[in-house]
Amino acid sequence: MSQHHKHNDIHWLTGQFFDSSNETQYRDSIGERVRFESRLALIVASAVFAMFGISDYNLLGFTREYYLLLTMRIVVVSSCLALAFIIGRRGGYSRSVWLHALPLWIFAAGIILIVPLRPDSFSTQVTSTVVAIMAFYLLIPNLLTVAAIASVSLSIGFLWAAIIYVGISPAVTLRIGLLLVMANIVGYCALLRVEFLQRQQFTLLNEERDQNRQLQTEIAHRKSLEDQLRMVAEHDALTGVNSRGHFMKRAEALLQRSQLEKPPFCLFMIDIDHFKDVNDTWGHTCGDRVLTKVADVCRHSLRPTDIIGRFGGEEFVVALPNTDSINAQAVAERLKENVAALILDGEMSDLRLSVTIGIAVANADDDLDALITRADNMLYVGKRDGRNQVVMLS
Ligand SMILES: Nc1nc2c(ncn2[C@@H]2O[C@H](COP(=O)(O)OP(=O)(O)OP(=O)(O)O)[C@@H](O)[C@H]2O)c(=O)[nH]1
Repeated sequence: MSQHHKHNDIHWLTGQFFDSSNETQYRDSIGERVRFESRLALIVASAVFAMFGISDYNLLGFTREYYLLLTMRIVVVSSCLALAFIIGRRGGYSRSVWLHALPLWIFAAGIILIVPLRPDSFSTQVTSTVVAIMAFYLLIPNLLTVAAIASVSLSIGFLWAAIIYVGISPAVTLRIGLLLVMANIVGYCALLRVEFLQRQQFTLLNEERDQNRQLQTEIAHRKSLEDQLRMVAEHDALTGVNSRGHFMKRAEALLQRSQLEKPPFCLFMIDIDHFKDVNDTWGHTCGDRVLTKVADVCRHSLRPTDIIGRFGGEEFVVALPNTDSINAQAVAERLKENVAALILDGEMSDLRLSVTIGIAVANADDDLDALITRADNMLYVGKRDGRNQVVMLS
């Protein structure tokens, strides 16, 4: 918790994050906006600064001071426009703070230089300086520290130039000094508030993103758990064929469709003969291997549309949609032969397996239980008559 607060804490004086990586991340996130706003602000400020050249002419005419002022304005405006161009290419102030600080210093130097060249219009210059200070804080996007240093330097430089070149009295110096201090305080507090609010917004947005990411991970995890649970519930763990419950659900749906659309439908009950002997001779692990092999043979002997389920023990059940009695008999015989041809490896290599299969053909009004009972009865007949055979009610 305290770690979390440290990461997102904002310095009360600079309005920046304590954590430098967080601060860089924040500056990167606003890079695009800063790039656009800086460019716009510098172009507008340069235009305004250039336009004051008209009032220079009105006041001074074509004098030496006018040409000096004009040269200074051209230097300030062209360098700020060049910087606006470079900022447009190089982006926000996450890496090159100096690039954004430079225009403020150029403007500050220009404003201070006007004082000795136009001492007659000093009262207008005081107003311009206050406006420039507010613009440094609020209109030209920059870091609070940079804006504050440039604004305070402009205030001191301006006051110093006024004392030296305009010769203002101590009382006027105090008045103008207080005015500049007030402008700095108002600008500083306003920008500090903006910096705080923007960083708090950034923190909230990040927290929301983190929560969303966690939620996505949790959803994916739950979905995978759900898939695993469904897999376990729907499949027999040993053989991988459908579990009894899932088989019943799927076979029920197939039977109902076949009764509606009238295609034939058959059902097999398959039982491995003398399976108890396998367990008794080689043990349960070998018995399990046999069950898995027989399930594989069933799978490979049937069509993909047929459904196989493990009904319990060594008994399998198969639903065969779109299959009439003649085809069902042929499929069952083939399956029985495939099991008989099965050769197991290792110690069971001499074992020859056989299965008995009972077939039931669905009538129009059969339900699944009735069909299973009939197939089971046929299986019982097959077992009774010597096993290793396919039996269907003739
Ligand atoms: N290895 C193993 N054996 C099982 C499993 N489920 C049931 N069995 C065994 O399967 C055997 C079934 O024996 P019986 O019902 O007498 O049938 P059988 O020996 O195949 O004789 P018939 O069906 O009459 O040919 C029992 O020994 C059960 O313990 C299982 O998952 N794994």
